[in-house]
Amino acid sequence: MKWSEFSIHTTEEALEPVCNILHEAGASGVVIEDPKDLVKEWGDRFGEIYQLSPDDYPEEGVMIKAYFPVNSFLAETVDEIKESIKGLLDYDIDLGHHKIQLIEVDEEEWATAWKKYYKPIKVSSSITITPTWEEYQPSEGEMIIELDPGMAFGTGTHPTTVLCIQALDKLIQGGEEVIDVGTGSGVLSIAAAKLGAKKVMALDLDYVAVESAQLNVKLNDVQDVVSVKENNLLEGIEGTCDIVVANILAEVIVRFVQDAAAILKPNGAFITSGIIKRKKEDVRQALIDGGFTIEEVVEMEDWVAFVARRG
Ligand SMILES: C[S@@+](CC[C@H](N)C(=O)[O-])C[C@H]1O[C@@H](n2cnc3c(N)ncnc32)[C@H](O)[C@@H]1O
Repeated sequence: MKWSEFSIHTTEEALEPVCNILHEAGASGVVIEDPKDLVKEWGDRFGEIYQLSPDDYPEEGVMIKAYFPVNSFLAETVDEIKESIKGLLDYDIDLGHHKIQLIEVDEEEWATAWKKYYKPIKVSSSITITPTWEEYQPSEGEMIIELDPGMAFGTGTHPTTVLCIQALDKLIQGGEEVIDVGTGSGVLSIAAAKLGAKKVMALDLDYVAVESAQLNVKLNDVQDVVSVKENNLLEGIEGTCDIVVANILAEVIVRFVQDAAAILKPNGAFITSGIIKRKKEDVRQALIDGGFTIEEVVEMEDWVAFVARRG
C-alpha cells in the first residue's frame, strides 16, 4: 500500500500542537526527529548502544513526519492541516520556518520507522520507561512503565513529561489522590499509580488519547487505581485531590489555574509542565494570582515545569 509522508520542519514549541493537529487529521503514525536525541544518554543495559544516525535529524528545530493513506481525501486533508498549523500563529506559537513537504512512501518504510527512535529510558530515580516491544530486565527497586503510545502524545521521553515524572517521584509518598489533566498515552497517571498513589483520574479531551491511555493502563496493570475519562480540563470534575499534574501548553494551563486551586486539598500540589521558556513568567503570574505558592521551578532543554502549593 502507498502512503503519503507529510513532513514539517518546525520548533520545539510547536511540536505538541502540530502533533495534535496531525493526529486529529487522522495520521496513521507520527515520527519526531529531534536533534537533542543524538546527545541524550540512552540506556545501554545489555551492552547495546543505541545508534542514532545524525543524517536522520535536522540541525535545529524538530522534524515531524506523519503518514496518511493515499486516497481521494488526501489533498483536502493536507490543506486542512496547513490551515490549522497556520492558525497556531494566532496563539503566539513560534512555528519557525515550518517548511512542509509531501512525498509518497511504501508501507514498510514507515511502519517501523518511529520505533527505532524509541528506547528504554530511565526518567527519574525510580522509573524507567520501556516501549512494549523492547526486552528489559529491571534492576532491584526499579519501576517499569511499559508504553505503546500509538497515536497519542506521550512516549515518556519528552522533557516536559520527564519533568512531571521527576516531580511525581519526589512528591508521592503513598496513598495520594491524583488528577492528570491531558493524559495523552496515560504515562503520568501510570507513573503516579506505580509510585503509590491510591487513586488517579486521567483526563483528556482527545478520544485517541483516552483509548491509548486505557490500553496502557491495562498493560501496566494499574486499572484498579487509574480511571480514564474524556474531559475538557477539569470541567465538571468534583471532589478533591492531593496532586494535579498537567503537561499541557502554557496558554492552556493559565486557563484552568483557578479550577486546579478549587479541586486541590489545602497544601495540595499543582505540577505544571509543557511551558516553553519564554512563557514561564505568564504561568508563574497565573499561579500566584490563583493563590499558589511556587515551591520549585525546574528546567530541561527549552522547557519549564513548576511545582506549586495551594495555600
Ligand atoms: C503534551 S501532551 C501530554 C501527554 C502526557 N501527559 C505526557 O506528559 O506525556 C498534552 C495532552 O493534553 C491534551 N489536551 C489538550 N487540551 C486539553 C483540554 N482542554 N482538556 C483535556 N486535555 C487536553 C492533549 O490531547 C494531549 O494528549
